[in-house]
Amino acid sequence: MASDRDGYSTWCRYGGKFLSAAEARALDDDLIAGVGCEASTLEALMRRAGEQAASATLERARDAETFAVLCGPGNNGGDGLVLARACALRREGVRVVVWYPKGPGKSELYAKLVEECRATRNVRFADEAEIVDLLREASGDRAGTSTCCFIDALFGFSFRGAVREPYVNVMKLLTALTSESRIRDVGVVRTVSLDIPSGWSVDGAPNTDDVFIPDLLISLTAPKRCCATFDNPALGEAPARLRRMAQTHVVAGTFLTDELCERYGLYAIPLRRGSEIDFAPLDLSRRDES
Ligand SMILES: NC(=O)C1=CN([C@@H]2O[C@H](COP(=O)(O)OP(=O)(O)OC[C@H]3O[C@@H](n4cnc5c(N)ncnc54)[C@H](OP(=O)(O)O)[C@@H]3O)[C@@H](O)[C@H]2O)[C@H](O)CC1
Repeated sequence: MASDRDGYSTWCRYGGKFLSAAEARALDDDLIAGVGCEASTLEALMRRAGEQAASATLERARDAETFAVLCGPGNNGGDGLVLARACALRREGVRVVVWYPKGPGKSELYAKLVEECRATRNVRFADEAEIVDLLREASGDRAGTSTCCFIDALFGFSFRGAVREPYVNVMKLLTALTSESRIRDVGVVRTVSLDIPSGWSVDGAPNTDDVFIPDLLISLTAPKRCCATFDNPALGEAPARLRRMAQTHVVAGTFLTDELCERYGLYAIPLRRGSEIDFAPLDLSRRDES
């Protein structure tokens, strides 16, 4: 078995390449500066990321009547706001509930996306108590009437350390919803993470005893290093819910050019600028014969 410079085996389908937080940030900078591609604004990137993640969510969570979109303070939260509006506009009769406990801060772009959500029929803003009720309904601790899919747009590649307030309680309930005892059939999607499952150390391996593992992970542009867990022999056999997430994983975001793929070693990513599809399945647990 060959080993790449990070110590992970290189015989998974992905060629062993997962972006570190620093590489993901550098790639975003290149996309904005126009290095190896035509320059884009952050707003254009975020809108594309959110819209394309919405395509994957709507396709995979077909039975959801409610989408509860949990938005953090950074650009991952911005992606979530774009997704929230896209889900409301694209699926007839759906209810979209958005929680963004820290507000837009100083970001004009974030504030603009909040206003767009506010002006969209079927999108409502919720407080923590309402999100907690939805999470309790989903876990069966409380009677409920609507099938809810939770979108984790709390933290992306700039997450550090342990989850802090005001996200602690919601993260705890979200984690409980995806515990090993509640493992769902592969076709059932009740939890979705944008780019990185929140709470995971971006460059490390998740502590699988007490970690949120979504039913569907939508990596934006390319999977990040924390996803290499499935291909890290040192960690031993991954638990069932982690293997399930590896199988249902998709990549979204048509950002890459051949030049950028070359620069970052992302040869196996099936999406390029101009691709007609918004997202593609990428089974992170599958191993090629070599
Ligand atoms: N090309 C692409 O793939 C695109 C990806 N995009 C998305 O952008 C995110 C990265 O966005 P960034 O703003 O850099 O970071 P985050 O969304 O992760 O947010 C960071 C803020 O989160 C807070 N934070 C960090 N750690 C913690 C913690 N332990 N507990 C609580 N809060 C935490 C912190 O905010 P403060 O207000 O507390 O300072 C951070 O500032 C990427 O993952 C993609 O989703 C873009 O949309 C463009 C295209």
